[in-house]
Amino acid sequence: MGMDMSPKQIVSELDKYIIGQHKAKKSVAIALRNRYRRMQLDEKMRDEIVPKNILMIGPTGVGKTEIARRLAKLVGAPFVKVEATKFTEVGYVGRDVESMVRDLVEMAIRMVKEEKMKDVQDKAKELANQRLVKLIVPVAKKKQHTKNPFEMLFAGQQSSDEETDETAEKEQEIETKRNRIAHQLALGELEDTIVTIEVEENSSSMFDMLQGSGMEQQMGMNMQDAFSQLMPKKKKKRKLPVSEARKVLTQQEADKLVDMDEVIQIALNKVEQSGMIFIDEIDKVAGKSDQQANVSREGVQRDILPIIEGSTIVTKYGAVKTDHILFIAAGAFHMAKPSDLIPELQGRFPIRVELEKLSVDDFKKILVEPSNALLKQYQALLKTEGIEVVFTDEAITRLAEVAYEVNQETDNIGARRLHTILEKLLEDLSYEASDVMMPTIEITAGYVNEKLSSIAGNKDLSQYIL
Ligand SMILES: Nc1ncnc2c1ncn2[C@@H]1O[C@H](COP(=O)(O)OP(=O)(O)OP(=O)(O)O)[C@@H](O)[C@H]1O
Repeated sequence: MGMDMSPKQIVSELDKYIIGQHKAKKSVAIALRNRYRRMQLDEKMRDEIVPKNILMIGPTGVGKTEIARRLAKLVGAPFVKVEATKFTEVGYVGRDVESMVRDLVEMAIRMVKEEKMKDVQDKAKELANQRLVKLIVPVAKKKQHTKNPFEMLFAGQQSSDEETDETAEKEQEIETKRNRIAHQLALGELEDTIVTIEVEENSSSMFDMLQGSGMEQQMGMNMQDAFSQLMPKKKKKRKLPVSEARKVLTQQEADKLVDMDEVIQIALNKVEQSGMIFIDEIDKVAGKSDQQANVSREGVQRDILPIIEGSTIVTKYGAVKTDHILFIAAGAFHMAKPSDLIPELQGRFPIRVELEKLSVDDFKKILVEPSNALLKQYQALLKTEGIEVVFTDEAITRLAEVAYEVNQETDNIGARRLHTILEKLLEDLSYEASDVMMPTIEITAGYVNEKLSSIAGNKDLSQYIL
């Protein structure tokens, strides 16, 4: 799995998670393949080729984000989602659109670091175990016997020899103890032994207070980082059982083993070569600039444009060129049309795909087919209580129908409706699950009707509950 997947392979991978929307899947697969093709070219040619960005048009909750996110995951590309409307908000001084690139860098660093941490996991665990041994059998405190020059003069050869013998003996003793403990640790015999370790405390409460006050954006920087640099990390002693302490120590050791400079270099490169930014609600910043509000919307488009055209963004980790980041913009375009976007922006999104509205049949499939299908999730959750939940085919049809109807009658929130409906359907069961003695529970169409029909049939009610 990786960047070298063929478009067909990509589509078939996406099929595992997303129902229908074949055209959209195909477009993103081609866009991705083109980036791979571009990477095979020599540098001169490579820089000539402008990546084509995608505009996804379709109502809410039909899989736009999901397709993009899955695609990124499939090839291990860093991915972030932003709402274009966020940049029109009051208080968003200076409309810091560049923050989307900085967020992408943060995301990439987290990804690469996680990978590297995994690589050093075995080594880190070994070191953690060594530290545990030392915590359980500490070195006996030596009498602080520092010799002053006088003592040095008068101290006989013999006594000093004795001293060495004595410490050597002690050392030997400790060594033996430690070997025994190491052995026991390896056998898992000391998991409940309590040890005291030092952990770093996050001093972020102050930061939390300031966040959201708008100050962050105004200062155009990441306050959390600024703070953590200003304030020394507090160290705190904690008593933990070996099983827990090992996790903390392994993490600490892994942290030390990972070369952050290398991580940053790889991450920056990943962002430039394979980063993806999903800009949602792009239609909400489209519109002709004949009204006051539209001025700021067009402003946002103008702010975003250079990033999409390719510019260099300064981040605290270094400069990032955005030329080859893949942008996927999305919107319902109920009111505005893509042609209401400023022409320069339209030109940067030449690939247009429409996503289809989801039918009752799609809903049925979404409930059961994807690898992480909703019904599978609920079944797995209730299984932890020892309950096997079975949905009859009619029940699934009924669920899909109810979701569809409620979408028609109230807001159409697409497949998200399935989440709210299922939650309501299984509310009582979830509540009682831990006390229920039945090993198998069958959810029938009748059960669905009983739990949902009265609500679904009542528009006022369903607006609030479903
Ligand atoms: N075609 C689909 N197949 C499987 N699941 C879907 C599909 N469409 C939507 N979903 C599920 O519905 C939820 C919302 O979908 P998604 O986030 O992709 O919406 P969206 O189209 O991007 O809408 P918005 O622009 O409002 O975010 C997700 O949990 C997703 O898994």
